[in-house]
Amino acid sequence: MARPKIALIGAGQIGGTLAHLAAIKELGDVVLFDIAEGTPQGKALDIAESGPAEGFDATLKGTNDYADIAGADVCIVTAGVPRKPGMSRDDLLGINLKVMKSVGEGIAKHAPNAFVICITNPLDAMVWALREFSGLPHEKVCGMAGVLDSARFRHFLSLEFDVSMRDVTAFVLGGHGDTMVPLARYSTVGGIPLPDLVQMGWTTQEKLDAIIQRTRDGGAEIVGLLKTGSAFYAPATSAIEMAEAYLKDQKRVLPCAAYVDGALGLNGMYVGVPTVIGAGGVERVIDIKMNRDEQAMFDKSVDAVKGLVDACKGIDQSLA
Ligand SMILES: NC(=O)c1ccc[n+]([C@@H]2O[C@H](COP(=O)([O-])OP(=O)(O)OC[C@H]3O[C@@H](n4cnc5c(N)ncnc54)[C@H](O)[C@@H]3O)[C@@H](O)[C@H]2O)c1
Ligand SMILES: O=C(O)C[C@H](O)C(=O)O
Repeated sequence: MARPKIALIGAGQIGGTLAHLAAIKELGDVVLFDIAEGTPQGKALDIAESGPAEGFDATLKGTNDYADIAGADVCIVTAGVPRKPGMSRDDLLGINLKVMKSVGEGIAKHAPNAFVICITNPLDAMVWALREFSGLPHEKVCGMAGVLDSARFRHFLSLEFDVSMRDVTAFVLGGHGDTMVPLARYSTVGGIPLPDLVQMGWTTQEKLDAIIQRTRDGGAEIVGLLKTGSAFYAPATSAIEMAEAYLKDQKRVLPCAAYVDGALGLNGMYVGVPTVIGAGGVERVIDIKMNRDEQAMFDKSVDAVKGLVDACKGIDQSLA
């Protein structure tokens, strides 16, 4: 049976890391696409040359021609611009919206059956725009952010509790911005919800609040340290987890920016929610119940995403 084909649209920091991970994990043959001439070709060759030592079976091709993504099973989109210190993700909206238009058209023409994972920021508005421009089914287009934000939360919690990250679960929902919603009640250590761990005296509410804020600021913390761009190792790993769930029909329960129409009181919009990802794409949006405080935070985040979508419609009349 032929290997799956994975198209990576954008061959920058995340795109290159995605290609390396996809090859090492033997998820399929990789095509790296970018408008920058030489970059995708150079990265594809460099990673392919790591194959003999690593021992993977996968081909890697770099290209500037959308025709080379033809028939891709998965497309992961990182094309666009990252932020620099002092910028918010939302500042990228105007420039990256134009990129989503060309990428959406390229995918629609050459890989209309792919499962598409958008990473480009501001994430929730960009995945919405990418879906509009591509016209693909909603369940086949989603955005990566919740897996990353939850991974950051899990990492910080594992440091606080001095336990393995594998035994920490977390859910961060809402938009991938300053209003994101880390849900303490749905996050656990060894199956014990975080509020119970505070009651047990294993940590304090103040420490938990600080971890939640550090999670919200997780992207900016890395941007501040790197100075020239944003995080790429953890974002790439998070998207690969989603791609693998689709390719292997794993039915993973993962938070992602999915199209929600009916669940969580939402009518037809993209935002971070718990989902099930399998061979059907986003097979299910989990309609979790939130308490009053959680709902208020989620509503605020939803409003922020709606504002960004409205801004997209203002910039590109074809989206209105
Ligand atoms: N969703 C998340 O959780 C998350 C996490 C990290 C970064 N991001 C976002 O991902 C995006 C990419 O980050 P990066 O660090 O890889 O950036 P990068 O600058 O290293 O790479 C972006 C690549 O996109 C290419 N590109 C630009 N316009 C293009 C077009 N029209 N078609 C094809 N390629 C094009 C550039 O040539 C560049 O190689 C940014 O918008 C960043 O904010 C999102
Ligand atoms: O913070 C950024 O600009 C990149 C990304 O959204 C992240 O959370 O790392």
